[in-house]
Amino acid sequence: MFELSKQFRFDAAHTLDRVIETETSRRIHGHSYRAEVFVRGLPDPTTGMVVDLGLLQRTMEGARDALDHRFLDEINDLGPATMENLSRWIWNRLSPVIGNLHKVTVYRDSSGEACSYWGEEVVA
Ligand SMILES: Nc1nc2c(c(=O)[nH]1)N=C([C@H](O)[C@H](O)COP(=O)(O)OP(=O)(O)OP(=O)(O)O)CN2
Ligand SMILES: [Zn+2]
Repeated sequence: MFELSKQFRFDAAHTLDRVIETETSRRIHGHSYRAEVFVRGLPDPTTGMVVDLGLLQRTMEGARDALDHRFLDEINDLGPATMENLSRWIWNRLSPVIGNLHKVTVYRDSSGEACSYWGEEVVA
């Protein structure tokens, strides 16, 4: 089994309704995010690749364009702009093209936070 990963960064603004820190969270503010996409599988015997990194790059670029320098509250199919919803949104965007997608992790490095999504089918 092999695992390939590739990352992209995006900066975006959002608001959040929370039960703590309500005032600062409801104010429009921004974060720098890093997303890491993991693909698992065996290399195709002909190409020697688990996935062509060029295809991964192209697909990730579409997701990055839709998120970078955006107001995340305006992305209709995202829901509240949490790291949970961002990791799932990126997964949903990539998975139709990247068949052996394994995990999507979204990081907020400035605060040491990360959230990973493995798709709906995974049970503990
Ligand atoms: N389970 C989650 N909890 C919270 C999330 C989330 O995505 N999932 N997000 C937030 C907010 O985005 C909040 O703005 C983050 O607050 P904080 O980490 O204090 O961010 P700061 O603006 O102080 O830090 P930066 O370094 O500017 O990112 C809260 N909870
Ligand atoms: Zn925030």
